[in-house]
Amino acid sequence: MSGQLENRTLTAEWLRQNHELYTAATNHSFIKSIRDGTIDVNNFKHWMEQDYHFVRELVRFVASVLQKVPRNAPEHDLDVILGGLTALESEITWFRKEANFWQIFLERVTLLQPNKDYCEFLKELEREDTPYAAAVTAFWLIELVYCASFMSCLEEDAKTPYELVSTVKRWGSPEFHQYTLSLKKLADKALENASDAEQKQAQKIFVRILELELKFWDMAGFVLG
Ligand SMILES: Cc1ncc(CN)c(N)n1
Repeated sequence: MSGQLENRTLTAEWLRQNHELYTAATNHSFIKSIRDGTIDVNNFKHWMEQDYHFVRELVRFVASVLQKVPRNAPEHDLDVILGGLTALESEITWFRKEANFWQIFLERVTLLQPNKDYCEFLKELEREDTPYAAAVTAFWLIELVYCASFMSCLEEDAKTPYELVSTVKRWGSPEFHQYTLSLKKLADKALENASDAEQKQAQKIFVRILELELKFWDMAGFVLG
């Protein structure tokens, strides 16, 4: 799809309409503190503890997206979602390894309210009454927020601390960006084929995800108060 046509997709339109919220979710002070090297290590550990448990719930949600891929969709579509699940498996393994390094005890973590709210929302999305178009759009956006956020920490003038480079590369790498573009294509195609009611449902979910991502970052900065 050419750049111009791509701008006319529903996902591009919703990103434009929610520009302020999207920018708040992808330029959060938590991310900025990684980017400028001022991050408090306790905040980083705090985020990691919470995110590990979020990702475990995300796996269940993505499994539900996989189930909703239409049987008549090209093989590639199923492969992209399956690749997403595989990426989450490696994300979980990575969290466990990093937790070891940072001396974090993942099994002792108490989930905080913003994380609980987000996980509850994912459970709602897992239900059968969330159509594929809305579910795959949600999945794309969840991955995009992390990609756009962490990409900024790899820019030339970024002062990301050495110990955090593997973290920011996980979501900010060109490969991860490419993967979010593949998800975006699936979302746009599904939305094109969706009914008006389904599109409206997807649009509401889109906004809710941005709000929840923003609150998740706020929670990550909680330790410093
Ligand atoms: C809250 C959140 N959003 C997105 C991602 C990227 N999988 C994540 N790990 N955590």
